[in-house]
Amino acid sequence: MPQLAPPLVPGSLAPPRDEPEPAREPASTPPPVPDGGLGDLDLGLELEEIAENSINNTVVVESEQDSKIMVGKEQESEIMVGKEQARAKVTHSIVFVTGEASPYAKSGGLGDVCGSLPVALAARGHRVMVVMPRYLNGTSDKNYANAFYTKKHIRIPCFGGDHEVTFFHEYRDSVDWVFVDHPSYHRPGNLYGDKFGAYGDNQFRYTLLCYAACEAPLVLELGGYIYGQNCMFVVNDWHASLVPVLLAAKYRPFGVYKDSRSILVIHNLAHQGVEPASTYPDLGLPPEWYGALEWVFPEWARRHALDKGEAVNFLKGAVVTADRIVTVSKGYSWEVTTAEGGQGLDELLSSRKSVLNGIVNGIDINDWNPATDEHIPYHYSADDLSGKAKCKAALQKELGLPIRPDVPLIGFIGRLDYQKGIDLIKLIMPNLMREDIQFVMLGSGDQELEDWMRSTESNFRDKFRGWVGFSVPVSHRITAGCDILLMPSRFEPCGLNQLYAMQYGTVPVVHATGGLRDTVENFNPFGDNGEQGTGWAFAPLTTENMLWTLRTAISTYREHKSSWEGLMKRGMSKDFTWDHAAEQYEQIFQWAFIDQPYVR
Ligand SMILES: Nc1ncnc2c1ncn2[C@@H]1O[C@H](COP(=O)(O)OP(=O)(O)O[C@H]2O[C@H](CO)[C@@H](O)[C@H](O)[C@H]2O)[C@@H](O)[C@H]1O
Repeated sequence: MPQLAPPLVPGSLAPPRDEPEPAREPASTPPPVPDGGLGDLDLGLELEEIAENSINNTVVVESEQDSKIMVGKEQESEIMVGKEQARAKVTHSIVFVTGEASPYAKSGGLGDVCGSLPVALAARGHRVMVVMPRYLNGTSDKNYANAFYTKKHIRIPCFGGDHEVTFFHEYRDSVDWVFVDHPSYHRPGNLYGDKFGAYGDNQFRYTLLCYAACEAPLVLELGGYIYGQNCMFVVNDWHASLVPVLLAAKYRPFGVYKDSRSILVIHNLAHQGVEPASTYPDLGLPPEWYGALEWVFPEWARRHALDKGEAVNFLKGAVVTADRIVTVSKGYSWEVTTAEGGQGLDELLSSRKSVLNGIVNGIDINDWNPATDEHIPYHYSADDLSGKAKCKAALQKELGLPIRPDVPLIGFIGRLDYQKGIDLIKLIMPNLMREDIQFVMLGSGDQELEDWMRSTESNFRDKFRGWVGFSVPVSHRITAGCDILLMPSRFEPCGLNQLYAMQYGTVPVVHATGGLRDTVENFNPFGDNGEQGTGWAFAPLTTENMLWTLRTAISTYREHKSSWEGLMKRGMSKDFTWDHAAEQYEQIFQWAFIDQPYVR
């Protein structure tokens, strides 16, 4: 085994520097304190003592204080929905670790969730930090404009050297947004790759993120207080998966983070962060921890006869060492334990069933609300749908399609990826184009599918539009302007677009899998209390089935106007806000703290 990095002395990655202390930022989250506030604490205590006392022990927070829910952000964007803001009974110091969070950086649903769940938890009284890279690519740099340079530097012993990273910080929506800065996060292209594919150094980039995330609660005084050692780490997907391994291998043996817990949130099992076994020494982990990350490809997946299939797998490391595991829907929490849905990790995940739960994602109704959405030209609600018809006409105009209120407008939004079943849409398109419909697709990814979208558009100029690219405003306008949203995903851990669609009175037609099955209720014209359902969820996933279901939806749209309005309104009245999901996460936190942390 090659020379490994020396053991890390936890909390000491920050080199002593002769720099002046960083200027304090104007505001930040204080640690959770009893209702009496800081005034009740003995101010004679040392700073760290105060932090320890108030962070380590969970604190009961009174509920029912606020008379209105502040669903959101800055004062001007607050929406008072007339409900009381629910508060957690027990609060924690929570550290989210993620490869992306909206609005700073987003490539898909992970960004949405990590941009809004922390805010929802903070609103319930928790002290919440989100640690993610500070991506600078020349175009989205302005997203980080309000982040302060903290002047905190740490050196991370991995990949054959000591790599210096620094931290930036912004306090927004009662959350401490912490950005890890390193030159490897500054490059053109998207977050994880460019037109040539995934970046070759992603393992290095996210190893840095994980080390930095473990140090941040110990070294960053945010608003004057560190988070301390008793945190709830919420690690998202493979990018953050080294965190529970580091806690177990490099911190707990030194008595640090003994009272912290970690939860792995699986948004997508398809990406696991797998690299050759020879990279293990680069990670700076003790040799005896190799087994936690060890991964052997089945024979059929090996490249040649001499290939032993030996690899390291970040996500697997977290499945083994995290204290609890959450998937983003209940349906998916079962699917990941099956050979069909487990992407090779099914047996391992089955062995951890006792700590595996599913929680359906929520949506950020500050961003996704047809009554207030800044990206759509007209606003509307379930009580007055007239704005939706106007949004449809505006979208048709924007796309250069004939402006026809009577024609069903079908939409698709998503990454052009095998997961999303776009190849199946491609197969049914010739048949679909025989119908009197319009179809708009927004997506980027697979080059071949992008080309197919362009050529379909040129073949069906008055019926089809393919918008190749990533545009959040356009995704809102499509969600508002379409009548039907199609999601034939092969697998879908949760899916957010069907939730957005329902919120906007756009009826989803989805493959009944994972979170899609959990959230879209099949239309039933003969339910006990009259018509029921919010869309169509079909299975199995075949082109015939998809086409048949779409035709059923189209004829319902054309011939049963009142049923259609019922479908729209039932979808719009569903409560998909984060508060419900946040409460379920709190239950998981509670269970995690009841159990002992992972130790070997
Ligand atoms: N071209 C484009 N332009 C603008 N916006 C675009 C876009 N392509 C996609 N988006 C946006 O990206 C998000 C996609 O979210 P999804 O949950 O549907 O899928 P994703 O597979 O990325 O997420 C994974 O993580 C999430 C979060 O847990 C799970 O819901 C999901 O099942 C899992 O696969 C939506 O906000 C969508 O509007």
